[in-house]
Formats: sequence, C-alpha cells, structure tokens
Amino acid sequence: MTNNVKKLKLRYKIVNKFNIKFVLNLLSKNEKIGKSDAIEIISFVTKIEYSEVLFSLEKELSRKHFRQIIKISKSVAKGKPLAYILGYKIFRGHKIIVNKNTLIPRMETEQIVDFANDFIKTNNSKMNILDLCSGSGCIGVSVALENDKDINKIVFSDISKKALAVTKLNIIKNQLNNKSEIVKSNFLDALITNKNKFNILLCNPPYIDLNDEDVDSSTLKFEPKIALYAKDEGLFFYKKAITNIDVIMKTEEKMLLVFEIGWKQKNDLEMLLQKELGLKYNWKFEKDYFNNWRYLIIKN
Ligand SMILES: C[S@@+](CC[C@H](N)C(=O)[O-])C[C@H]1O[C@@H](n2cnc3c(N)ncnc32)[C@H](O)[C@@H]1O
Repeated sequence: MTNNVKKLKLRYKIVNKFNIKFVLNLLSKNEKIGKSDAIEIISFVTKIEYSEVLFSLEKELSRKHFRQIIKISKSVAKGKPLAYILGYKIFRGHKIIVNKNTLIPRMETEQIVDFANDFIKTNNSKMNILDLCSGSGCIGVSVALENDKDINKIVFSDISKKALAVTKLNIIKNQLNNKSEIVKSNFLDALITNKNKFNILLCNPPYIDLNDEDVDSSTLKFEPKIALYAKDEGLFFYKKAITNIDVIMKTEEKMLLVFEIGWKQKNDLEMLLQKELGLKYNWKFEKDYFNNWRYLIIKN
C-alpha cells in the first residue's frame, strides 16, 4: 500500500469518527471563526440547541453534517457574515430572521430594548411604540416579546420594501400580528401624514458619515448601504427626528425617545440639541458595554 493511500484510509477512518469536540477543535484553528460562530454553525446543522452544544461534545456527527459544517465555515472564513448564511441572528435571545436586505442586528442595539423596558415598567398606561428604521424589526419585536401586556401597538417603519418584508416575517413568526403595524415611510414623512403619535420612539438610523473610510470591510461588502450612511456627517436623521418631536410624540403624556448614535457623534449632537430643543425636553447620553457613547435618550 502506498503512503498516500494509507493516509487517505487513515483520514477516512478519522473522518468517520469525528464528534463535536473534534469539529470544534478543527474550527478553532481558523482565527476568522469565533467560538460562538462555531457553536452556532454546529447548532444550525445538527439542530442541537446552541446552549446544549458544549454539553454534547462526545456526540458523533454524520458525514453529511460534517461536510455542511465545513462548507459554512469556509464561507465565514472568507468574510461572509454567518447571519446571512443561516438566515437569522440571535438578538436578546430571540431568533430574528435576516437577509441581505436588512442590517444584521448588533449587540450594541440590544441595549435600546433595555431602556424601553425600564420605561414601560415604570409607566402604567398601554404604550404606542414606533420602531423607526426597523430593518429586520429586531428592536420592536424584542420590546413586544418582552412586555406582552403593556403594549397597545407597535409600528414598524422603514423606507425599504425589502427590509419591511423581513420585518413582516419576524412579526408573523413571533405571533405579533394583532399588535403590529407596518408603515413604509421616508423616515417620518408617511407617519406624520397619517397623524400617528407615539409614547416611545426607538430608532437605530443610518448614521455613518458619507466620507467615513473606516467601515468594516465585511459590512461594506455584504450589508445594505441604505442601512449605513446618512447625509450631514451622519446626523441627518437625528436632526429630522429632533425637530419633529412635537409632531410625532404624545408630548402631553410620558414619552421616551432612544436613538443609537455613532461613537464620535455625541458632541455634534449636543450642539444640535441645545440649538433645537434648548430646555424644552430632558436629554442625556449613555455608553454601551464597550464604553463608547452610543445612545441618545430624550424624555419629557
Ligand atoms: C442601521 S439600520 C437599523 C435596522 C434595525 N433597526 C437594527 O437595529 O438592526 C437602518 C435602517 O434604516 C432604513 N432607512 C434608511 N434610510 C431610511 C429613510 N430615509 N427612511 C426610513 N428608513 C430608512 C434602512 O433601510 C435600514 O433598515
């Protein structure tokens, strides 16, 4: 027997006996595949719950599953976001459907839901909520799932028909149809025309300056440009929202607005708020878990 055939036979033998531990080890050798991605891939292919994968290390994998895992891992190693391959992203523990027409929900954005949850818990009345620039709908869906009884209605709004189709899938999958509405709108335009008014506005708008060259290459290559960039050094949508608070919010009741912001935008936004709002409403900025200024919060 030649050496090569021996090697092949040996490989075949190994490849027929691999378990999850072996595959995790194999994937960990590629620095472009994070551990959580590796677990997510194994979970997706084997249908073992994500939380159970590390308790199933001795479980043997079929050749078919092994091949699928390797195929997905190769795409991830080449830079394709895992969420687009799997068709979902876990956001606050909720499985959110995504595709190439929606931004992949980010960890930073999860905190917006915390601000909303705190506000809802300290106010008794049933809330009307706007998820503005909804994309996949991750923010509004999470708020609805986490505050079942205290919500009257959630409006999901975006300019992209294709993104709103994904929002719709997430609403249906989570059985939120009876309290959700979808409005296609160029930012606030259609909402204002419809005379919609809200207690809570949550918004992660496009906020990258058109001239910013410091954008992650995978984001640039795979995620929709319309979800990323905004005019006026990235401030365009904040300006529009701030100057329309009285039109879009139920200012006679308790109100909350939360915006995700770029980590370099706090100073510019402070000047804008001083100019446009003065002392009319209270505002503050909060940091994310990475210690970056990430949220603008406005209340009455
Ligand atoms: C940064 S993404 C946020 C998506 C989602 N809320 C999230 O946090 O993952 C911004 C979203 O704004 C939408 N968008 C861009 N321009 C818009 C406009 N003029 N009016 C309304 N939505 C817009 C994009 O389609 C995209 O879905």
